Amino acid sequence: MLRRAILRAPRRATAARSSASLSISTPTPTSRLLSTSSANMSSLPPVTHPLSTAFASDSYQLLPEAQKAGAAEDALLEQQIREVEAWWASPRFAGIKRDWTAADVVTKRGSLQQSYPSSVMARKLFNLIKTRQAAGEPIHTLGAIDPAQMTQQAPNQEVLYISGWACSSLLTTTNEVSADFGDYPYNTVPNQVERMAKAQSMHDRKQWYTRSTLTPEARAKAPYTDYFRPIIADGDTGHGGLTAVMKLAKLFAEAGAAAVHFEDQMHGGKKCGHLAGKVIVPTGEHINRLKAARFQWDVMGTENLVIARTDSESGKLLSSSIDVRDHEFILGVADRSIASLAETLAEMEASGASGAEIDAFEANWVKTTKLVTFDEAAVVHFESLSLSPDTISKYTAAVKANPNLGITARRALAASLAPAGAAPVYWDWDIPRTREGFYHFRSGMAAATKRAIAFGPYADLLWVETGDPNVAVCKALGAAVAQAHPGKGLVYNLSPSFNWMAHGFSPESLKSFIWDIAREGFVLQLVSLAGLHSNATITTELSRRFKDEGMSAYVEIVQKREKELGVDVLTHQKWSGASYVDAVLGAIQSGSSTGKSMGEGGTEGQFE
Ligand SMILES: C[C@](O)(C(=O)O)[C@H](CC(=O)O)C(=O)O
Ligand SMILES: [Mg+2]
Repeated sequence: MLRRAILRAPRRATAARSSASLSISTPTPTSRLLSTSSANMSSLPPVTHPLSTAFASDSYQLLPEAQKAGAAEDALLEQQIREVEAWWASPRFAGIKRDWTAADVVTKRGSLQQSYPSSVMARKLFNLIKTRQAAGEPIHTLGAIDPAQMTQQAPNQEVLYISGWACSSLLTTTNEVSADFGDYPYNTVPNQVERMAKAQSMHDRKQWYTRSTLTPEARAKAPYTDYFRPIIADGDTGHGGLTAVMKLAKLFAEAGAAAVHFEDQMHGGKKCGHLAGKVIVPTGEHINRLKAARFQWDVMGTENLVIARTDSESGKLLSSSIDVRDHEFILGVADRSIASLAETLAEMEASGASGAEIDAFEANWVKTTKLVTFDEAAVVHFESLSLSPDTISKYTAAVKANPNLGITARRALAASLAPAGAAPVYWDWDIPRTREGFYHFRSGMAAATKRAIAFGPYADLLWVETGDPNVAVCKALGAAVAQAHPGKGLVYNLSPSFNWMAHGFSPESLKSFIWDIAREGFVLQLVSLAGLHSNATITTELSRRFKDEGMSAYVEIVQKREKELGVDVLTHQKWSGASYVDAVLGAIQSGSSTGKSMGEGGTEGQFE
């Protein structure tokens, strides 16, 4: 039961009031935060906090001591339930399925209602997505690995992508860096998000202050950068069971992520989407992860976006056969003479075979053994019984009409079409199971499209991890998703894992790729590892030439180009906020101008 209800005013109101005294002609901090581009700051609908009624007052409101329990408490609970129901009925959640009630959420909230900036950013992202979807245009961005990249992208890219791969290889919370197996501590990506969100805030404060020092005329002409670009972050597999997913989702919302993507790989078997050997989890298991993230954000009262990613286009192993939705894609053997792979390997080990011999046997077994779906086995079986094409098509039509028929039902259907007394279909999905117990899975766009559609009701956006960049594949996926879930946006990974020089693009089709697939519904597109690659490339160039050409290489490759391009990091002290800090200190203590970091004596004056 509620012990005490605390209703709090949003801090934003105070910020807006105090900033008004600067009489700056740019919008208020709140409207800036919510704007989706610097060019068009006022065209989008304002954000109302979902719990705005609870935040309506300027002061903390406590239930009177005498009314802690009883009617007042019940009334508060009822009021919050009604607010949450109205919130869920808002356009923000159109097309989103929840398998729980408002009471399930409200009773888990506790008495302190908080607001989170990431939810405001989520609303900003949502508005941006809706605007772009309506125009069939993309939001396209480049993964950033640090605050320098964040600030340079902010004027041009409308959202910021934080890659798990990049965190895994560059900055984990244990400082162990290695391949993208999702094996880093689960606060790794949230920490990077927090670092970026704090950097966004710092650079925004710096800009706000700098603009306040200008005359109104100069201010009106000075370019404005929206640093508060919604952050989209990599939640990998959710890093564990459902409680881990919830804690991860909470960390992300607290750290500042507007949207998080969760993929249907198995925690512990996870690999970068473009590596081999991926193990996916049953459809329902991943849906539960998506639900866990949403439930967590419901409890927090936030609107962060759930992005559901499937790796089933290329994931060839499945952790469990429990979900009937996966049955049509599970592979088995239809030849009675084939012995269990796992048992054979165990026998080899017991009889002293070396690891290399076992590996070689296993690799050869998987390569040479014919693995088929139950349906494929059934059709071959029907043909061996000389059943008529009409009878066979009765089977294929029935499973097409009900793709979620479980294997037991498929066996019964096959038996019902065969002549009485005929042998049943021989098909065994256990024979090829791996030593870890995984099932073999017919990966591909059929499975991936089905999973995307199954995840649809629980996700704000859908992401199918593909093996190559292909407009026709995107078109087919976009059409299938649009039919099942009209208006559901798609995400595309414009991954540097693809060799973009090897897919037959003409200069024109390469240039238009992003816009071509945006028309098919891919509203959010990201070059996941752009930050990593651009960093490596410029560093290689500089490092090689610097070795022999010394400072002329530095000036040619970096300093001159910074000046030509107007890179604000050229004067890195100012970029880092030194003048802003001076101004803050100046407000606290007077008469110490000689202590100012940007006063006389610094080297940055050389750039004036
Ligand atoms: C997007 C991704 O999840 C990431 O962590 O950046 C990776 C990277 C990539 O290969 O593009 C992935 O696709 O798994
Ligand atoms: Mg990743």
